[in-house]
Amino acid sequence: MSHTNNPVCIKDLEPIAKSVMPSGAWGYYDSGAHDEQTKFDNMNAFDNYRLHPRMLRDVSQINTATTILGRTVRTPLGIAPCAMHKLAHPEGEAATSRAASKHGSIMILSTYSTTSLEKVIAEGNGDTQYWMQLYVYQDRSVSEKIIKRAEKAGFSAIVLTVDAPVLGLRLVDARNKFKPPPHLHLENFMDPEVVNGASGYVADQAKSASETFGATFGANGDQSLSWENGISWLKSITKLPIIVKGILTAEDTKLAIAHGCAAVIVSNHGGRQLDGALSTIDALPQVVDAAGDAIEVYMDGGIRRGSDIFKALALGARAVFVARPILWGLAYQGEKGVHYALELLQKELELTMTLAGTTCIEEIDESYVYQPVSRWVRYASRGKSAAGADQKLRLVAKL
Ligand SMILES: Cc1cc2nc3c(=O)[nH]c(=O)nc-3n(C[C@H](O)[C@H](O)[C@H](O)COP(=O)(O)O)c2cc1C
Ligand SMILES: CC(C)CC(=O)C(=O)O
Repeated sequence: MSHTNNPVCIKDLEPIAKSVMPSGAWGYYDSGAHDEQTKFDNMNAFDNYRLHPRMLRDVSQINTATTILGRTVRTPLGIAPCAMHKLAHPEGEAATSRAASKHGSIMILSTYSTTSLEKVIAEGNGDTQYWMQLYVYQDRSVSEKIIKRAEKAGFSAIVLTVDAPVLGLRLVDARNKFKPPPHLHLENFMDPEVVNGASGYVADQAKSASETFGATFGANGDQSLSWENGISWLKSITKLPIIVKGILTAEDTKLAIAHGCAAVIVSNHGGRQLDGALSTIDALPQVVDAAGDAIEVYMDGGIRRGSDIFKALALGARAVFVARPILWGLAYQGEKGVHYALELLQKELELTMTLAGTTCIEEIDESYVYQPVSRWVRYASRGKSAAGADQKLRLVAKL
């Protein structure tokens, strides 16, 4: 049944966005890599965790405020970095920024925004935290200039994306031969300093997003980036906290701690990079265990309901970020639509907290999540994922 005239949940926004966007741009937003196993796993894996609610608690007041990197935020729900918001709406990231600010959500801005980082932050109300997402180029002066501009403009953290040394294979984009339309520009690469400097290959005021997109992500990305040569370099040029985005394992979490990162984001890039990588809600517990009290852990991927947020918090995430739902809201009604998408998720989080018997974020812990063993036994008996079921059963045996 279609609900497109009256969207009442995030999933209702998806077909609306699809119907108003050109098919190439829609394909770019929607697609995961290859067979999209990971994209769908991100969403479906939430269903393997059920809730374990408590009753007769005073739930007359619900408070979702928390602290992230030492600063208070209204909600642990933020906006993940997404390239090219103007594919969804002419006001692009400026509209998203106003909605984030109105809602009290942290916004992570993509390097590949179609609005300059200075304009995006200027649209905020001064209280909102903006974090700058970064890709590192072979000519590191290009990345360094973006960091310096972000510092000057008031961004309060650098989010280094580490799961995209090259772009994943998105079959939909390949079939569509997708290119951003010529009227869009990747405005962070239109810095005259960058154009005139040694890195002329990256930026050119005259170049459209479609040309810059290929040039920056093709030959010029730094595939030699490593823990050793990347994080220490970043720390030498900025005092901003460094958050590593794209972590899925305990091993890499420990490396992030050893290299002095402030936080990690458990992410598989919305299933757009390594298809077959595990879902983020399944990866979260091992990262949380490895992080201990040393660094904060956030997650993104597949969050479509308030109860998904609740489950992620219960499994140890300090905050969650959403990407596609924001783009759907933007396509639907610009700033108003993004705000609506955030409010839908926020209200559902508050509803889940109320019905689960939790009044504040600190109360939400593992005890509120229930993993029915019978599901894993069923997997095993179907012979579909015996290894996964075995692993999970071993975990249960340990409890
Ligand atoms: C259209 C699109 C563009 C994206 N662009 C970026 C980007 O520029 N940088 C980045 O680190 N992640 C990017 N991501 C990944 C998101 O930040 C995030 O990890 C992921 O999409 C979250 O999953 P969700 O879409 O299911 O909420 C992009 C995702 C989408 C859907
Ligand atoms: C420009 C792209 C590299 C943005 C991105 O990260 C994505 O499309 O997933």
